[in-house]
Amino acid sequence: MKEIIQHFPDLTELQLEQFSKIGDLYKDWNQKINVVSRKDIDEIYSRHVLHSLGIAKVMSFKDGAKVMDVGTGGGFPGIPLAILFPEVQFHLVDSIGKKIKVVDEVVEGLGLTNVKTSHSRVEEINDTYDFIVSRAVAHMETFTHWIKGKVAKKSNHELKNGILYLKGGDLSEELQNFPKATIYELTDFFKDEFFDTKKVVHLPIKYKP
Ligand SMILES: C[S@@+](CC[C@H](N)C(=O)[O-])C[C@H]1O[C@@H](n2cnc3c(N)ncnc32)[C@H](O)[C@@H]1O
Repeated sequence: MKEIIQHFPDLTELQLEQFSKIGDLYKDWNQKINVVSRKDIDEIYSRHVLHSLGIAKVMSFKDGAKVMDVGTGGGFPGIPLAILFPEVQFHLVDSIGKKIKVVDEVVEGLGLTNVKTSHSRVEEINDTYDFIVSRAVAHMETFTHWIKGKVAKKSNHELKNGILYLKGGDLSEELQNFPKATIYELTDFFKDEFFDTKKVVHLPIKYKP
């Protein structure tokens, strides 16, 4: 929590309250339905909340933007980003119903009004977004195939709309067919040694494979 305040000093009272509540909400729900590994639940702020917010260090979503979180699992990175950007509409999608149930409960517990959820494979979603965010779901080739046609070609973010994906390791092979991808390092922002996933890959939609 301390690090969230340090990195995002302009949080409102409501946002501070939501961020401070999120840890207990997940701890409660995780006892009933396991969506975050037992090892990680004690590190929920650094390994999940702060880590998710790394995307905001790369892209500040404008008010009114539409963002889909693909394979959100228990709500990451979507829920922390929805707290940080209350005027942005988030759609959190996962193919596993019990995970979406926890996401719904956490969204309700936090009083978030800018989040909708779908228990669905992303391939079945028929809508367009300014941005698609994700963490730890699929190889970039598979991922871009799944979300084809789902990023709006025009948006108020001009050429920046596209994919923002939290990834780690050596990405040279995975991204060899994506020359327009930019990799942003989160090493200064996110110091937890546990995580290798310290890169945000930004892939603008104008890219043509
Ligand atoms: C390793 S988990 C990551 C969850 C979350 N993004 C996180 O970082 O904590 C991958 C998630 O992607 C979901 N998933 C995999 N393929 C999917 C698809 N085609 N459409 C929607 N969700 C999918 C799985 O159900 C699972 O919850």
